[in-house]
Amino acid sequence: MSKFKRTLITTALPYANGPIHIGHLAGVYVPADIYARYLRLKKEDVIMIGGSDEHGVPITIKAKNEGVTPQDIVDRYHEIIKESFQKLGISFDVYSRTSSEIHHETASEFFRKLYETGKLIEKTSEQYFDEENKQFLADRYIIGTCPKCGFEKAYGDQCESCGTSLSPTELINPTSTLSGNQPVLKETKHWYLPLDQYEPWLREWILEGHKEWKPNVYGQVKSWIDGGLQPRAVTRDLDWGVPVPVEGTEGKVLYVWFDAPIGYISATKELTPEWETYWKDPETRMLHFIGKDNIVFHCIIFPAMLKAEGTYNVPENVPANEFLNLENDKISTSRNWAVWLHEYLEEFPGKEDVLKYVLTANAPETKDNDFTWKDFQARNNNELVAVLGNFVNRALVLTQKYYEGVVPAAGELSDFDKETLASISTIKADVEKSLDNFRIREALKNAMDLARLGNKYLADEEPWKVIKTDPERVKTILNVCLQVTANLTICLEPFLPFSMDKLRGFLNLEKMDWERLGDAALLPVGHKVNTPELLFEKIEDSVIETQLQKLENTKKANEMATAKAAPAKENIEFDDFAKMDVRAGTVIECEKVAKTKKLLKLTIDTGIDKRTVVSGIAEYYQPEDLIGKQVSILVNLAPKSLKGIESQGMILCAENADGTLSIVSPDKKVKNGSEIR
Ligand SMILES: Nc1ncnc2c1ncn2[C@@H]1O[C@H](COP(=O)(O)OP(=O)(O)OP(=O)(O)O)[C@@H](O)[C@H]1O
Ligand SMILES: [Zn+2]
Repeated sequence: MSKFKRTLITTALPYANGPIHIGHLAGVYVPADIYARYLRLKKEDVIMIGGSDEHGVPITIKAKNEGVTPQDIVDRYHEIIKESFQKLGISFDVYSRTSSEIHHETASEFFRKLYETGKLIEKTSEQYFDEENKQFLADRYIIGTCPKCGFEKAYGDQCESCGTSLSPTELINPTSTLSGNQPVLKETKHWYLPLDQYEPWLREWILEGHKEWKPNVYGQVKSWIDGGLQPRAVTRDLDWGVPVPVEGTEGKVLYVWFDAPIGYISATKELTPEWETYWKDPETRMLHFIGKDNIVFHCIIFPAMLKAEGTYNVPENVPANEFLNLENDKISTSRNWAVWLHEYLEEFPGKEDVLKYVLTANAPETKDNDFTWKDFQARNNNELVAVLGNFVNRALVLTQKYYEGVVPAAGELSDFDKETLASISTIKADVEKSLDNFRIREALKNAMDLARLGNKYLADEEPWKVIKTDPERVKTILNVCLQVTANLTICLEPFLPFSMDKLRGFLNLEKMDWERLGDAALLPVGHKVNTPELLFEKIEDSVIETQLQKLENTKKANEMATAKAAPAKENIEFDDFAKMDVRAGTVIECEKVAKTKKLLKLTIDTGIDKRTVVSGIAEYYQPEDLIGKQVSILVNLAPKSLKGIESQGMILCAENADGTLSIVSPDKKVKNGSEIR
């Protein structure tokens, strides 16, 4: 790493059509933040770049559905995203957006350079066109059957089922998502980046030159290259995006995946006048933090663009992660199957670090992984509270109790004392090795080993017992504990910045550089520490139950949204129908049937008589709300005994897909006994 003087960290630009969820965090922003904080603590020159990706078809579709402008959509989500990142403490040096002027200029200039130096191919081809909407159908404006896997709702740019990247003309049975019509083919001109020409260079640069990249990244790149690269269109017939900066191209914009990564450059420009040093000096190391679905764009397409431009660096590493799932199901913005960051921040105030901790401890680094609320609770209670919190709390409380908060002098150190203090440096080396290899999850485990070490030391030494027999020895024990505690504030700083800030407050200690980690005398004898508060709090079962219930509700809502009506039954004659005697009647009495959850006992004035009906609607109606209500009742249904009550008829209800019931009432009040047919 010594050949580099500085590091440029980019983080995938989140798409501004929804808020941030835990998948985004675990895949990209939490690991990038930890790594950036670590380098800063090492006093390295590092910047971390972020911003919202605000172009592309999903945004225009969402805007159309809501009857607002695309700008309204991106303004809304950019604010939510930016604010939630800031509250979680994701330490971007700049968080920009691709609808900004500086980005439009930068992206246009980049395209123009490729265009003017002959790096793009101009090609007229037939593309699908929606005649009703007078629009070419790029990307998500068109769906059809995937030629690779047969999934029926593949988009014009990608099949979300098998992940294959597609062009609209490859789809089988293409349909316009605007009108639902079959589109027609029409000629249009576009510019293509001839990726095939970059194949030998990509092979050499990545397959030969970067065997150290994570196996999931290397493997995906290899299979793309081995599959053969094709020229890729970098423009689209759309009106939302960066206009193509060439005369006579009205109605065309840059493809969102062409302009989005240039957003990293624009954001750097926004941050510093020295942006070119970060992008072009060979002594800068560029790292792209992304999730697995972005690998092809960051390892093949964007590097080919940078190479074509000619003056930029290409990434030194792309530590992409696999995907995080939620409670055994794929996280999805459209299905609302997610833990949303802005909601978490409101529901778990002061627990920013807990979320980061759990997402890191369980990060999908080498394979997809699952977030569960039970695991969240267990890691908080068993690790943060029981190990880290418990250790520092006992060390500080005992120091208050025995020495009024003044750091005692250590006497002669035992072998165990020396070993314990020496382990700090070993742990430091472990954390460094893991972080330097982007094994962030292992690095957190290494760092937590220091808290485990302290906890074990305290449990073995038992100063609360020794104080009765050898009070001098207790001074040494607590000095060692306090030195370990002080070292924790450095070791865990990249992972748990808010908590370490708090801990430094308890210790009355300034923030220290990474270099100091391992020093067994961070706290001088005589230094005064403060009375501690709890560093972490236990999370109760009821809190977890609430979250699980929320997900359960989402599941129900989704089932409702996707439920299809049952197919029609066989035809019947009117005479068959006429056998049913349905009347309008009014509820005059109503009560719950004792010892049942679902049953209500109703007395109904049917116009013919007053009769008793037992109905399974207790979960959906309160007895008092039904009195006086007019209902439809099947009066000639054979009586039946339910829980010892004879039910004389049936109240008609509509049943929702999720099983909830809704009473069918006459639209206007009618005379009781009126026939319903
Ligand atoms: N479940 C996940 N696990 C890990 N990384 C993810 C996950 N979902 C998204 N990411 C990553 O987060 C970054 C930003 O995501 P982006 O805004 O492109 O959303 P997306 O992939 O369309 O997700 P969604 O469809 O859930 O909104 C990308 O690098 C993406 O790979
Ligand atoms: Zn497919």
